[in-house]
Amino acid sequence: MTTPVQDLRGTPPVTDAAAELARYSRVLYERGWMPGTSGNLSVRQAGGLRDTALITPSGRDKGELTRDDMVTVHAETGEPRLHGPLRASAETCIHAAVYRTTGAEAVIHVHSPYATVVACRAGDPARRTTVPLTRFELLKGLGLADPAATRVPVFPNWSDVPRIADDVADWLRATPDAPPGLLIADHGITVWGRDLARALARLECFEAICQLLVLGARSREDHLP
Ligand SMILES: CSCCC(=O)C(=O)COP(=O)(O)O
Ligand SMILES: [Zn+2]
Repeated sequence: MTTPVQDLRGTPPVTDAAAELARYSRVLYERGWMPGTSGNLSVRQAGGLRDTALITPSGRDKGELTRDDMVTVHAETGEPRLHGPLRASAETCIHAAVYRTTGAEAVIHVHSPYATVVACRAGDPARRTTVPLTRFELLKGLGLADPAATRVPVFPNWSDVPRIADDVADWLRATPDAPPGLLIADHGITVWGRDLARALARLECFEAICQLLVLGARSREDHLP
């Protein structure tokens, strides 16, 4: 399904999943949320390809990707499915952890500024923490069962990325009412949804909530663990 985003209004509809991934990647890069070569996006494929996902390649400028740069992996293990010249994102295993434990169809990971500040302030290098969120109207944009309150997890940024993925999978299995997003300490934010448009809308809400936190909309005791 075509899922236009604000920056793409007026452009022709995109129905090609790989091309759509490239467009979202460019939009997020242009917002400054994927500086350098940071960030990665994936989308689960439809129909007979449902066990696979397309994901952005590792170490590439995310503002310059084309549909041909996307890498095919097994959605729930992250194993490569088609072997081409490009390597899948180094964080593919985190996307796979989300796909196998939630109903997500698209996952976005970025280093957006406000979410990253909160991930730095609220994270701990050695244990998972959580950021309690209450009262913000923007919580209604996250698709929560109870939009009055939630807790966003902040995972340690282990250098062994599969260890982060294991932590994420454990949390999501144990927390059925978990919000559709997580922070990685000193690193960034990962958000998911039933398509790229929904994942992006949720990411925008998370980023705006983190901006409110950073600007002091809540006392420190109110939002930090
Ligand atoms: C210079 S960014 C370091 C890696 C990272 O955090 C990231 O989001 C990008 O990794 P990828 O392998 O997907 O390019
Ligand atoms: Zn990252």
